[in-house]
Amino acid sequence: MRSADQFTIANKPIASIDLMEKAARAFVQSFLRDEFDPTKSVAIFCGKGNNGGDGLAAAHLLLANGYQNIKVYIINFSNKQSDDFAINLQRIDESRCKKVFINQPSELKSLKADLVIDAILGSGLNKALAGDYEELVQFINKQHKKVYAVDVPTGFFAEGKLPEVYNGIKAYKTISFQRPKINFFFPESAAATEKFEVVEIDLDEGFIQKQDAAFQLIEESDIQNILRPRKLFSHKGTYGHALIIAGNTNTMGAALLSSMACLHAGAGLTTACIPQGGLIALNTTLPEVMALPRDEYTRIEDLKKYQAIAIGPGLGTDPENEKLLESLILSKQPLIIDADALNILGEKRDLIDKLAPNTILTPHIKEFDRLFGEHESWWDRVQSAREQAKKLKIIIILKNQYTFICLPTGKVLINPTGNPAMAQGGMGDILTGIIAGFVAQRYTAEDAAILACYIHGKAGDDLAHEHFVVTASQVVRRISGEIKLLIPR
Ligand SMILES: NC(=O)C1=CN([C@@H]2O[C@H](COP(=O)(O)OP(=O)(O)OC[C@H]3O[C@@H](n4cnc5c(N)ncnc54)[C@H](O)[C@@H]3O)[C@@H](O)[C@H]2O)[C@@H](O)CC1
Repeated sequence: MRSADQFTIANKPIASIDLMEKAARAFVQSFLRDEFDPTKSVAIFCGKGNNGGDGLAAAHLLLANGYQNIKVYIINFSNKQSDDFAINLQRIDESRCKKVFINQPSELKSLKADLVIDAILGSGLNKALAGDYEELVQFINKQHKKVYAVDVPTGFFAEGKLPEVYNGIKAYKTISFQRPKINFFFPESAAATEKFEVVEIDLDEGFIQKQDAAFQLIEESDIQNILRPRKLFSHKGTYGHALIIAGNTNTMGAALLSSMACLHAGAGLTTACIPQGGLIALNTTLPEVMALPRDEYTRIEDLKKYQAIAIGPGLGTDPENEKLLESLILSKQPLIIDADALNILGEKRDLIDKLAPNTILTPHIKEFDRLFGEHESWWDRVQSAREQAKKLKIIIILKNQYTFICLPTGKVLINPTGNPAMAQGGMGDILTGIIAGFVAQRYTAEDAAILACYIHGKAGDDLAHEHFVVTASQVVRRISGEIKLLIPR
């Protein structure tokens, strides 16, 4: 993003000071949508780089919007200042805005403002906070004010490994420019900001798109480009046959949910390979699904008749299931591997190297670490998922609030849909079923993974508007409607 700033300044007819003005305008618009109350007092903390320049420009704009009680604190811990900061400082000097220079943190005794804007350090952070900066930030945090951060909370690294203990500004909301910072998608960012919003500042989009960015956020238009409508004269064979190997005595629900999700995602035929004991449940709840009783099998005949094979939800890790998984992997068919099948793989790691290209693994954090070793941070975990996906030519769907889809090309797609109301058992089972449903319909493994993650989360998001908790069964019933809404007309 920093290079996009520079490219825009160099190639678009826009001076850097004007780009800063745009950034401040975009920040203030978003701030006012949340906090339009000119009677509130606002303290704006500005460093002397461009982040601080944004803060000064924002002060101006808030005054213009009728805010009477704005006070700017200029953090004067260093002699260095950016040119655009200096220009905006002069504008503040010429205005009626109150300002005070803070030469040492101890000069701040109290903070009376209703709201705080943090523009001390932004994406220019190049080392962890220490000394005066750390002390200042601790002072601000201790005031327990509602803090809006400009672009990045002070002390938060926009990318790269995050320290175990965060010592930067704890923002209520971060208003970030043009593209979200990658580290906002990791759980560690919860210590730095409760939420974030991305605002456009008209950076050169062509340049940003051309960057070979390792990370890319999935957008609704991507989904619309991938989804295909059902064809005239098509029949169940057109949409493929999925085999879901799942369920055990106490976990038959996982098999039912997964199979149901596969049906609703549009597979032409779905067969559930479950223990005999689950047949009545299957036949009564899902009459559309065929059964392949599993008790006596350690291998499955005629695998070629299935366009998608998923294994794992509620499977159990007994030796027969180990043998079954091994025989499937050795058959060289690409699989969708989830839950207990991942746990088996974690125990029999030699099988990992034998996975067929385009196999899809869907681990959550613990399953991932069991497979590929403990990781200290999410940054490290995602880097290692990237490397493994590339090395093994497989797709790793690393599940979390934001799910990371790691592709064999080394690219990582970030799924933006999904929410905490969905944090309940069964959600992973249905994700696996949806993936199988799309693979059966002959979407590539990559496209199936993207569609499934997005649609699964979107269904949950729509339900969460009206529900405190969203169950897996509710999400399943919404999948087909969600696809219909997304499919190009
Ligand atoms: N023209 C541009 O480049 C644009 C930049 N924008 C703003 O500019 C920000 C980046 O500005 P800058 O590159 O000036 O960087 P910052 O304003 O984030 O920080 C600048 C200074 O902080 C120092 N610093 C870094 N880490 C430190 C630490 N731990 N302790 C003490 N000092 C430290 C640096 O040496 C540098 O002097 C963005 O976050 C955004 O707010 C926006 O105005 C959009 C346009």
